[in-house]
Amino acid sequence: MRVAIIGGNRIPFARSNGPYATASNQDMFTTVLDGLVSRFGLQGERLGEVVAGAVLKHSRDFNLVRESVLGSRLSPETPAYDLQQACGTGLQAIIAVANKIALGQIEAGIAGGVDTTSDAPIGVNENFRKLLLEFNRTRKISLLTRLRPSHVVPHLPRNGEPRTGLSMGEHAAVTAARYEITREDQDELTARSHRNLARAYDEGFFDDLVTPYLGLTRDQNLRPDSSAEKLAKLKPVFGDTMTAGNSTPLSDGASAVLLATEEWARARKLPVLAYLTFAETAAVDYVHGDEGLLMAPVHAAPRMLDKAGLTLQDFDFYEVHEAFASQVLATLKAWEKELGEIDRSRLNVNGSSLAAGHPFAATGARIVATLAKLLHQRGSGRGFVSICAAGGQGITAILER
Ligand SMILES: CC(=O)CC(=O)SCCNC(=O)CCNC(=O)[C@H](O)C(C)(C)COP(=O)(O)OP(=O)(O)OC[C@H]1O[C@@H](n2cnc3c(N)ncnc32)[C@H](O)[C@@H]1OP(=O)(O)O
Repeated sequence: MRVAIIGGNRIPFARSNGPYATASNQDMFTTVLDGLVSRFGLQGERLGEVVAGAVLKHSRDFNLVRESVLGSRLSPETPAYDLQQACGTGLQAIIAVANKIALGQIEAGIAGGVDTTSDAPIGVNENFRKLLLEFNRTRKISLLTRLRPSHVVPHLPRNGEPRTGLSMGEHAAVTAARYEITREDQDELTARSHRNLARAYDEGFFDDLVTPYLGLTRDQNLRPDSSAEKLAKLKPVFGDTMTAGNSTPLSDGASAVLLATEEWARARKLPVLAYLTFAETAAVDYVHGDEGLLMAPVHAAPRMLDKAGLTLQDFDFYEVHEAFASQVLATLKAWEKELGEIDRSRLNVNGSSLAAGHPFAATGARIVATLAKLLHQRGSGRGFVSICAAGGQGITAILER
């Protein structure tokens, strides 16, 4: 069964502690689900499944996606589950729904992701938590005498790798140095991302992909005037070359795509933008080896291309998630060494995460919806997707039209 991408919907991405500071993951994901309901006439529709996730999640949100479905205008009989693979979450959710469609297990489903760095879960201090659990078990009032001032120190989520203690940015800086990625190239890639995203908004490309939310109509991080010269003035924050400009900002947002069989789409007179045809996930041993944390797409791509019988040059569009400009450039360098040069003018033609922002789990559906629409506009062709993820993981996929 071919897996058709019918369309996508997202809210503009906001910077951390900006206009979405008081919105929860559930608020935002319910909003994008209802956006799809409005756009594709899904009021009361029982879909086969909704799969999505969030990287940062409160413990009360154990069933975040199902709760979002219950809050939406989809049929309450639509099953849903949470899935999480760091920044690969959105794309992995799309693959999960696509696989069920391909196997004939469901006819249609929604996949996506949501994240808020503003409304991040803050855990209680570990010793305090253990004390509370012991109290819960034993009900001994005397345990309260063990309370210490240090117990009020909260446990904050950290944008870092537990096995190395390094942040994503620090890891990317090691890779940037190893691959000799220059500051100029990073700033040029970043400026291009802002230019492309601004042009796409001006041309109305996102009119049916982005629903205004809480006062935002465009991604808040977007700076059309963000030239390479201006970016060159920023001071490094990770290593010698990575700045707040050529790194993604901490962000809030949500996105989702509707996938279905062609028959399901035809019966409802819905368009098919493109088809999801191949996907591959890889992981690198960044703990013991010297491969960079965010370099797993270097392995996923050749494996996927082998299975598809394609070369890296056989694509009209390349959508490579821009966690950091340096990571995109290092990945391209590694691919091009093994798989040959690509036409870089086909890369992220309508901007990517450096300009749009990167609410971790929401990036996958933003990319897939953008690429599917690009292929639809072109009328034919093939698109390549690559997303790096924390934990040394990476996911690639192919969309065709
Ligand atoms: C998680 C996975 O699984 C895989 C992945 O994707 S890894 C990627 C995960 N993402 C991250 O790690 C996010 C990393 N980013 C950060 O931690 C933070 O955004 C950061 C440390 C890089 C910067 O934080 P910050 O200091 O608060 O940035 P911010 O105050 O916005 O910007 C600093 C300055 O740069 C300027 N600036 C930022 N972007 C700019 C741009 N595009 N053009 C011009 N100037 C810019 C700002 O105006 C600001 O200037 P002033 O100091 O004069 O006000």
